[in-house]
Amino acid sequence: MQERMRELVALLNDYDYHYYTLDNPKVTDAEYDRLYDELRRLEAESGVVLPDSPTHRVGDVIVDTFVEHKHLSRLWSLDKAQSADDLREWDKRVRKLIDDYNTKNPDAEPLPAPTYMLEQKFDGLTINLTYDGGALVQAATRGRGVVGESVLPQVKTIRSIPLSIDYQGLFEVQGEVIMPLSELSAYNQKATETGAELLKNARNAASGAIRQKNVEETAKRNLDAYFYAIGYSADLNFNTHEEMTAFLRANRIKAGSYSKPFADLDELIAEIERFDREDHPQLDYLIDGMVLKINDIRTREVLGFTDKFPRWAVAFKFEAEEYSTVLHSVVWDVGRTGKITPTALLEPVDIGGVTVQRATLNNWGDIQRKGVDIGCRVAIRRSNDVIPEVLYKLDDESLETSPIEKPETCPSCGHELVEKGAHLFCPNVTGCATQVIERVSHFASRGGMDIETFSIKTAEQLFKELGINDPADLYDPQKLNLEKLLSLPRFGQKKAENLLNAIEKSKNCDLAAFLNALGIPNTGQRMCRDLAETFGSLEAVRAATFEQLVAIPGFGDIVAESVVGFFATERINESIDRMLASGVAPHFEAPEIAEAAEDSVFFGKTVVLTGTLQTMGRNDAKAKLETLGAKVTGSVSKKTDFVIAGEEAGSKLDKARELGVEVLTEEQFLEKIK
Ligand SMILES: NC(=O)c1ccc[n+]([C@@H]2O[C@H](COP(=O)([O-])OP(=O)(O)OC[C@H]3O[C@@H](n4cnc5c(N)ncnc54)[C@H](O)[C@@H]3O)[C@@H](O)[C@H]2O)c1
Ligand SMILES: [Zn+2]
Repeated sequence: MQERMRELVALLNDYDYHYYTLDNPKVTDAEYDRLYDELRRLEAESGVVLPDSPTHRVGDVIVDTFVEHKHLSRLWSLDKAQSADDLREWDKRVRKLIDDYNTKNPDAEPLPAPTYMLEQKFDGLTINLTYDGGALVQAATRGRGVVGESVLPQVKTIRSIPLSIDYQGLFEVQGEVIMPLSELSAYNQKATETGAELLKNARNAASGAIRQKNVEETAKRNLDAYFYAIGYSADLNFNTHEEMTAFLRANRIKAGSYSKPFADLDELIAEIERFDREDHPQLDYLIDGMVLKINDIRTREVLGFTDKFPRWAVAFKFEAEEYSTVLHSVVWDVGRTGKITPTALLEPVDIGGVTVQRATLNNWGDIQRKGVDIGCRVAIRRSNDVIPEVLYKLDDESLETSPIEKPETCPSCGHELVEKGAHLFCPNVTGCATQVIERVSHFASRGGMDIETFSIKTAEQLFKELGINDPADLYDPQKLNLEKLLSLPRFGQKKAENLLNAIEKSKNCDLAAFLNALGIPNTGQRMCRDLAETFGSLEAVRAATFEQLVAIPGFGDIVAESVVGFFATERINESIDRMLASGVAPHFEAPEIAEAAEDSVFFGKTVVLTGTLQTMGRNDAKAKLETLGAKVTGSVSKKTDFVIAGEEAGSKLDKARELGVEVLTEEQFLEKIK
């Protein structure tokens, strides 16, 4: 047992070094926590704690390139609970400590039954700010709790942290620096284009950014921070955590927006489950769980601390988001646009009860950027509905690896591949079986031309037996007719007639559906609807310029280029012209515009609805605006003319204010449509 303990201590200390000092974890948190729990169990069973065990100290290591800062008051870690039962155990212990105190001190004012404040557990880098004389005078990392690294210039790049506040006394406030997930993906998007190194995840990105010697680099990451505790203070006195939070807010220090009191543990547990299910997926920052802490400060003082964490608070950890496993091999597929995509085959790993053995690697460029190899250990992300993604490579020297070979030929047709940016393509557009079958069946699918009874099997049969390799062939009586269909296996009179009728019926189609059926790269159903609504006819869409396209809300450079490029392709134009000649007639019905709509302030304007309207549903409001000639879109941008904000309007309203877009209340909106 001692041997295993020594092994675990050595492993965990090494992992700590990679995680805290190098910001480059060797294993995922889930794996770290598993080994850590094993060590704790062994220590409890044997009663022995090795001198360098990580279980009795707070984790971070000081990097010597920074100046040390001694915290005025120590920073702590948090006790952890993995399940509702763990929380119930913890609650029992707390109540017992309170009861014991009350029994032993009959003359003192009894401690109240605990009320727990429930907060989000931000997953970033712990930071301790010092304010004195109304100014921010110091900012330091947690270190091992007593001494941290001074990172004031780096922290000053965080815009939400006030440099001066009203309160003049000396105090320290603890919080967590995070990198917003939207900033992380924007950063990585840019890094992809410039070939710079990718940030692994938001936690490492925040931690790495604060420990940048070059402050300009820190500023580029657009960090943010949330604060939840006052450590040292010269003369502040609070009776409750709520009072403390109110003080922070009054001084414009950003406390998390979520903080709720619970006297009943079962209600609290139900709320944690609800939050994880409903609110957690919407957040723009990482949290790895929730924290509950006793609201009453006097109770906290009585309960005190172990050598690692307070007895009056506990972290409930959510199921991990990242898991690690070994990458065995890579398989390549070709899609309907000819793009070649890699999928990693993995050592099977259990993720929340589901065995995962495949994960996407996106494209050839992604493989190179992430530096993954055959046989290496990788982190993958749990996801509920889509196939998980390989996130990054974990350093594990014990594994034997070999490079992933770049494919030279198409996995479907064997044609030589071409490389464009991060992607590999099969250029054999009309001869590559998988490509053609995927393209034709997408064309016929529900979201496209909606040709009844047409399936991927049909597309396969038509390609292989009749050489149908383009959607236009479906409407060409030379290529597809009753006689030809009847010659195919499994095609009777009835089935053949049904298919031909369905194809005939599809000729009279909606413009948006037709555009979607064509499969313009980088667009989907919603954008095709926007195209139809903006241009009103197929001819106009085909003639659209880059400038006209980027002017559409939600359309960026990439999409605009894709659309222009698509309609400049000879093969596409030939195909569309053939379809039109065979009688395919995409049409667009504009919403009817009311008489005198031109006098409305909304005529020709782009409007976004957000929040709850009291007098009418969102759909009614949209319909009303459309009859007045407005275009109603889903996201706020520079191109938005008005945002109509109902009750509990959220991020769209913030965005509108940020961009200086005119915001109307419901009342003002009603006034203008009278
Ligand atoms: N992958 C690796 O190699 C590796 C290595 C070391 C540690 N780790 C991870 O780090 C964890 C250990 O770190 P730790 O001891 O700092 O614990 P922790 O980070 O899980 O929890 C303690 C910290 O939570 C922070 N916190 C966030 N929101 C808070 C709130 N609302 N109220 C109070 N505190 C809040 C505090 O800063 C506090 O210091 C491990 O469980 C593991 O998951 C991973
Ligand atoms: Zn091919």
